[in-house]
Amino acid sequence: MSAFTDARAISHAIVAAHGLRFGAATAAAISAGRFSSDEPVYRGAKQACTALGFIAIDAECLARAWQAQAMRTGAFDANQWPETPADFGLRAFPPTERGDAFAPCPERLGLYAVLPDAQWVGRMARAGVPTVQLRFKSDDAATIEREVHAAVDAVRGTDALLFINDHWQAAIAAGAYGVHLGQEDLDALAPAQVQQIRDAGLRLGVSTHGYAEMVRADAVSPSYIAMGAVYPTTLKRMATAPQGVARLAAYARLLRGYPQVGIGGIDAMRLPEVLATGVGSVAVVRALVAAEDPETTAAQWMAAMSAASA
Ligand SMILES: Cc1ncc(COP(=O)(O)OP(=O)(O)O)c(N)n1
Ligand SMILES: Cc1nc(C(=O)O)sc1CCOP(=O)(O)O
Ligand SMILES: [Mg+2]
Repeated sequence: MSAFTDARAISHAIVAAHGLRFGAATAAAISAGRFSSDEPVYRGAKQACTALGFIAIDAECLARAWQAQAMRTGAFDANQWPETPADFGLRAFPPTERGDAFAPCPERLGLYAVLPDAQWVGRMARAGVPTVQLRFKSDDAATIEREVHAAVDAVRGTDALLFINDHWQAAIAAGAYGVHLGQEDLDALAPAQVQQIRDAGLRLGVSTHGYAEMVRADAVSPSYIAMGAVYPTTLKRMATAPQGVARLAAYARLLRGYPQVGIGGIDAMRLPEVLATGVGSVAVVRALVAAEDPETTAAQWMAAMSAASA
């Protein structure tokens, strides 16, 4: 570590080692914003991660992990991208061992169809898709309740695991398999409401869009963590830039042991490189809903995923 007391040299070494896969910004002077510590490894890593295109909260999270890794190993190694949960302040995985864990789900959720209504949920469940989600956007409580119940009814008699997006109270009332919540959804809940979902025995999936959100998600010990958007998507407006497959692979290594889901802009051409990252599940909307023959497309994707995990 003695050779690495110079933050500038540390920053250059990290960018040289990882610029190719993450894509280094070319601007000579990129501001890393505020520094929360004077440690050279932390400062150099924050500068480097900013130059590698990570948003401020993720550059901060990564820089602290680089610093923790150097302290833990007694050396700074620019080639060793942080991927040890403890360096990010995370508890050991899988979360099922923890007292606050949500009910577990399979580590490999396989093809995960995110669908706009109960009719689509039933259709994809009957096509053999192993994991389905009702992503029904409405502000009307009675309409939501009806659609959630219809989705639960629609998967009956199939093996599909049904997650309900957003509408956690209706999901509990209808006896769904699980709930999927985004970061803002989670922020809007009081701890007692999160506990209500846990106590009801429903599984919880949480959306993440980078390292800081992964740390936030892990704090509630969810059943799975979704990572996106891997590629650009036209389905909804995203607050963050697409992550790309190199970052997805780094996230998957950090979260190994967690059921992981990749989402956002995944199509048949991109499927192999997404599967190569090791994520056990690929979630899609348009690839199925906009397909000419959704049943055949689902069968092809399921076969490709089985072959990749064999
Ligand atoms: C599997 C999966 N991953 C991510 C999302 C996105 O959820 P969220 O951030 O809550 O955004 P909306 O879907 O509610 O717009 C998801 N639905 N499913
Ligand atoms: C609903 C959703 N959530 C995302 C996230 O990154 O959190 S990406 C996404 C859209 C996925 O749709 P498609 O497969 O059609 O791109
Ligand atoms: Mg949501």
